Parts: sequence; C-alpha cells; structure tokens
Amino acid sequence: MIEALNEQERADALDGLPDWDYDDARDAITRSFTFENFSEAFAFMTQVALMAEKADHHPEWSNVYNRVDVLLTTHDAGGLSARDVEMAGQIDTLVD
Ligand SMILES: C[C@H](O)[C@H](O)[C@H]1CNC2=NC(N)=NC(=O)C2=N1
Repeated sequence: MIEALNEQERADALDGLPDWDYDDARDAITRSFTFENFSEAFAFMTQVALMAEKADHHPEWSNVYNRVDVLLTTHDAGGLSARDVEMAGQIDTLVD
C-alpha cells in the first residue's frame, strides 16, 4: 500500500518541482500548461496518457483549447505520494 508523503518529504519534493503548486485542500500538486493551439495541447495529453498507463498512475486534468490543467494526487494513499512526484518529473521532461 502506497503512503502519502509526510510534511518534510513533501517540502523536499516540492523543492525539486519549482513549476508545481501545492494544493492544500486536496493534498495534491498542480501545474497549468499552455500551448500554441489545441493540437499541441492534445499531443501533450497523449504523451502523458501513455506515461500514465505505463505507470498505472493517472492525472486529474482538464483541457480548454490550448491549456491543460493537471492535478496529481494518489487516490490509493489519500494524498500526495512519491508516485505523484515521479509523474510530475516525467511530465516536466515533455515541456522544459
Ligand atoms: C487499480 C489501479 O492500480 C489503481 O486504481 C491505480 C490507478 N491509477 C491511479 N492514479 C492515481 N492518481 N491514484 C491512484 O491511487 C491510482 N491507482
């Protein structure tokens, strides 16, 4: 069973993810991505979807035209876990 990060682990993880914000209410991390157009946004979502399937870890997200809002939390742990941190790092490699 995967466990949520404690406060110290979370602080350390967030230090390594400067582009992500912490959502206290959800014990989650969020990041908004903006692309040139819908096609670029959807291409990004396709890549993240493949990563998510491979990791068996899935984002909560929404898309409006060229923007994709991503929220990562671990439902099985009831909060932010190492899986979210790993996935955020992987997602960042697609855009940074
Ligand atoms: C059965 C399956 O492995 C689990 O439901 C996985 C699927 N994807 C998941 N994604 C996320 N974000 N959190 C989970 O706890 C989770 N659990």
